Amino acid sequence: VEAEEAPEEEIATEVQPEVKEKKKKKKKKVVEENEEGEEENGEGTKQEEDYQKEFKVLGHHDFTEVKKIRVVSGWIKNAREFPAGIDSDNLGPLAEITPHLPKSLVKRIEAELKHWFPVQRAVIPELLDSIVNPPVLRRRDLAISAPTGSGKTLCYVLPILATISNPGEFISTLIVVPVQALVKQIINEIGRFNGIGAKVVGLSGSDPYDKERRRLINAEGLIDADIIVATPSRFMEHFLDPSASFDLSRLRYIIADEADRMLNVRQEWLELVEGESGGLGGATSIMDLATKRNSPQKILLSATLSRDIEQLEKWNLHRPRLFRASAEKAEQVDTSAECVLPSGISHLILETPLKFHPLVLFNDIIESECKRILVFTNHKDSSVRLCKLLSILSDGSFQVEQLTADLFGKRRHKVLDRFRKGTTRVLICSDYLSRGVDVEGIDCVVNYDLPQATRLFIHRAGRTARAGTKGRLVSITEKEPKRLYVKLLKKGNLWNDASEKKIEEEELEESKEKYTKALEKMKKEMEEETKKDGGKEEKKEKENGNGGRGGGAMMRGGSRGRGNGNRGGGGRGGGGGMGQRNGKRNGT
Ligand SMILES: Nc1ncnc2c1ncn2[C@@H]1O[C@H](COP(=O)(O)OP(=O)(O)OP(=O)(O)O)[C@@H](O)[C@H]1O
Repeated sequence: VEAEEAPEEEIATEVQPEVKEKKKKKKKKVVEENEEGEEENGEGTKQEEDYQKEFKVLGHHDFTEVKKIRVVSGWIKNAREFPAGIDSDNLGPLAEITPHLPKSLVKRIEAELKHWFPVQRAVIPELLDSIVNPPVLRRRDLAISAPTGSGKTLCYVLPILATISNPGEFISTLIVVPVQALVKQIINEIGRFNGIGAKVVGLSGSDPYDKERRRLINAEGLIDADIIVATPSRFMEHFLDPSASFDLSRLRYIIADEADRMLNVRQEWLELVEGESGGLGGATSIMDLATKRNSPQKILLSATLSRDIEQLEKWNLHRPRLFRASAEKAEQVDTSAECVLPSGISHLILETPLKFHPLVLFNDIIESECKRILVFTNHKDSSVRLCKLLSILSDGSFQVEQLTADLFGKRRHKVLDRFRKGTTRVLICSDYLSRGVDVEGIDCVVNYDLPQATRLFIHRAGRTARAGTKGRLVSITEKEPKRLYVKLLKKGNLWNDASEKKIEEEELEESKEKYTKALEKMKKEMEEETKKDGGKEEKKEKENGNGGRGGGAMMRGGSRGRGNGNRGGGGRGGGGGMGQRNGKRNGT
């Protein structure tokens, strides 16, 4: 689970100035390997620029300047494009597709939807066509790159359900996603349209292994599921369990939602699944293509799939077809790298001294009319402290909670459910929630810590303004990181007419006293909690009869004490929240 939920590896210092120092030392490597790292440093040295431009042609002695040519694969160049926006001009009537779907499905669709979104109008007919007119040769794999909240999930959910005529016969589909929260969400989305009683089983670790096993295996001891929705590592655990074997010989679809998030995850699961389902190995003749015609079709999706699209080769795609949302304002951008933000997002960049970030978050965002606010931080420690501080400042007038990857199993779902229902108004979270999570009514997303990668910026922002609605995005920053942030957004065509506002210390004078008191209260509460935790640990150690208990408790107390020391060391009253945040970053 850790591997699946570790932060994305991409350009970890894109907007983090304090890590820049370290990065500078590796500058040469960065310039060679990482285009965005180069951008972070502002400019490369003359020598490095020359190094990039000049090549030695075989047979020649001197370096010559050669123009770089970017070679774009045919399938990327020939992408099928559709409008990125969701507005009345590009919605499609249901009758455009429903005549090609089974009646039980049409009933549900008519009850749930009014129109088709652009990505659905482009992709669903293609998939249905390959059901109605099965190709003589093996089906093409698909890659779908469309903005967050544009309705990509239904692009595969509906065709999957359309292919299941006799539920309970065989495993028809494996859907793989990077995080637990998405497993439950996709199962719910399938449930809205599942009028045929297909059995859907989730394997994600949110329930104990045995419980998942009982759902997966029937009374005869055989794996019994039409659709499996899983995280890769949990799927592997079940797959390799010898107590019952998976028959994937009739697997129709392998879906990888948020596929670009899973490039770093070990891909053994894919090899195993393809091996078991007859989809592995390249076709070298027409005969091969004909005999492999029943191999599962792979469908990869993400809002950021078209960044580093060549990376998709790792997925072993067969004659892939790319579906891509087209941006309106893409003139200056390399179209093969372009990703599009939903047009309903209005982005405000707030610049203020670091120590006042929590106060500005409270005064300018939380005290506004926003109903459901999702706040992203980069460290679980700052999530915990910020949650406490905002709860104190709110004085019980609304609920604030925090959700990071170290909350396990059901507790995660419960926190998220309270946010969905509106019981919790402000949810502070890590990037665990930045991808794919669909919560209706989030009207404001806050980058309390700036995202560590452009890709993350896109996914975080996309938790609002979903399905053609409007939403606010607020990024809180300081002067220097802001300069870089703005530059990166403009370069990536992600500026979206953002506005900027500066808040000076004097403007916060009125609320300073309340803020200082809240910080003191938070510090006290945290110290008390530390003491309590220390006591509990010691008691537990005693109960366990652990000989080394004294040392253990000391160690733990010690490490916690260090944490508090850092917070205090952050300076003044305000050190409680922000000192640690700053200190942590500097120490990173
Ligand atoms: N045709 C439609 N009409 C109305 N609502 C729709 C339609 N299609 C999808 N939706 C809703 O839009 C929301 C966003 O859809 P979905 O979660 O599939 O987006 P996505 O493109 O997968 O986003 P992300 O990239 O963030 O995962 C969901 O609540 C979904 O139920």
